[in-house]
Amino acid sequence: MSQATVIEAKNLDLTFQTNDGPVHALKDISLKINQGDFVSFIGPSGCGKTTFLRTIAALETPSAGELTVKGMSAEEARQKRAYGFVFQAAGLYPWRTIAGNIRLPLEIMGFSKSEQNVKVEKVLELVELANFGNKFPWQLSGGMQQRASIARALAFDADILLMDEPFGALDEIVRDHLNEQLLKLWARTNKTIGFVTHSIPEAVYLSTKIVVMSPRPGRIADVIESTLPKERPLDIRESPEFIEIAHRVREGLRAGHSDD
Ligand SMILES: Nc1ncnc2c1ncn2[C@@H]1O[C@H](COP(=O)(O)OP(=O)(O)OP(=O)(O)O)[C@@H](O)[C@H]1O
Repeated sequence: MSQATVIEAKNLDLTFQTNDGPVHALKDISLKINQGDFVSFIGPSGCGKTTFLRTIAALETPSAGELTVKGMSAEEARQKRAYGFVFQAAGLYPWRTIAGNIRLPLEIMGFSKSEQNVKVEKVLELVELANFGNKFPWQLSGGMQQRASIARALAFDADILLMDEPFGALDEIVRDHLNEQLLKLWARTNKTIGFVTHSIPEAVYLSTKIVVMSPRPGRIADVIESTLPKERPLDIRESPEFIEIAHRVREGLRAGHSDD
């Protein structure tokens, strides 16, 4: 079954103008992301992963090339709330409860109180925080706070979830657990996910498609379609298929480096 393309970049280029001169962040990026894909972006620090994600979210404007999100310009897609964005830090307001934080975008969007309640409850359940709505952020662990921020991004039911290194600051055990939960959530909701990471195992474990980027100016060094099944227990990381894909990611990272 062929899936609809939800994000398409064609020959995208982005140069930041700074006081120290131009910074060429993205170069000739062409990529298609389909409905239900889980796409990870991996590459060396400063290669433009965050910039690309922010460009999809219309938080940056490309200098050249084309970008469509659900057939619209990135700006139109932003206005239509086509995606939720999860940042590196949970970014929860300390004076609001967890439910209050998740409710905030819904308040801004003008949902009625009863609609807000239904949506908040639903997403709290999705991220397994059903009993924590009345707690304040400081009463939750780092991993739970990050789950709450995912819930906030899911609350208005956007089809696309953009995640910028959401688990980078967490210890490995918590991160493994959150990776497992995120995969389950993705399977249940059929969202399209764009995910930035520095971790090869995380990228291979989560993704249907891995985009390996070269050092700045960020280009696509390789796009790997995963052969792993959709159902992935954590110990799949010891399977020969997993190790082979991880090896190809590593090769892509190395090849990208040797271009310069
Ligand atoms: N607003 C900006 N103005 C000027 N330069 C910027 C701006 N945002 C990013 N850059 C530069 O663009 C390049 C790409 O940055 P970006 O944050 O996208 O990289 P990254 O791959 O996400 O890095 P990391 O893995 O370290 O988070 C970097 O050299 C960065 O300094």
